[in-house]
Amino acid sequence: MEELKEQVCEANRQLPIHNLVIFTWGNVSGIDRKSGLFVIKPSGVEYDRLRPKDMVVMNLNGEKVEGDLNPSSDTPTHCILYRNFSAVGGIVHTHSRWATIWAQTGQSIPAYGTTHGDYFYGSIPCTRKMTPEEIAGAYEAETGKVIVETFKGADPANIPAVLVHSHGPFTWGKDCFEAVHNSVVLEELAMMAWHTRAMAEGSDEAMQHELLDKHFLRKHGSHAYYGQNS
Ligand SMILES: O=C(CO)[C@@H](O)[C@H](O)COP(=O)(O)O
Repeated sequence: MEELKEQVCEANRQLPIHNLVIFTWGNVSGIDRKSGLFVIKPSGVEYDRLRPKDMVVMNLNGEKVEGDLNPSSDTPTHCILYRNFSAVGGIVHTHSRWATIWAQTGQSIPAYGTTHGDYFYGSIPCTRKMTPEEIAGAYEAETGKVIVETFKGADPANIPAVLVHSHGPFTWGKDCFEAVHNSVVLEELAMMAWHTRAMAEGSDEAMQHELLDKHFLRKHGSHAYYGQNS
């Protein structure tokens, strides 16, 4: 657990280095599947002040197991994703600029080219709008549920990112560092896709599926490491 705290602390500190966050607008977590415990950033603490001992340890019932500080307000979302995406080892949430712009429009990011296809096997989906009841209730837990609903029947390994409608992106990976990597890639793709669509005068025509297959499957085809419980 001490090693995981160090890794999660370091992964959180990478968010501002990659220009994915300002102030405290994001959080990273990582899970130890053997114990069923995950480690997450404390709420509201600046990244350059974070120390491994500040990390908060949670169980998959959403209960704090260890830590002096409050866990991130997004903890219920992380918890539901770990419960449903059984091979995910790390999760990132940010309000990175370009991905959040797409999330605020409620639009999925089309697979316009091979840069996208190297990482994501199709459009990066945007969740549906949440109902007033979901928003008024346990919003962060409902956010997790709506992400799981978005991936129903799909393998989250193939598209390790989602846009939450009117909110922002979540990414995941086999560990917290890969989740950060995918967050950096998502942000770059979101910026490229916005400009592609603008230059293509609003067209959302995606790349040829053969090209998508070629680029995604040669990197990920026989190396899938994710699964989904529900
Ligand atoms: O989405 C939100 C708030 O809208 C959060 O992501 C915060 O921006 C970060 O919260 P903490 O992790 O500091 O609780």
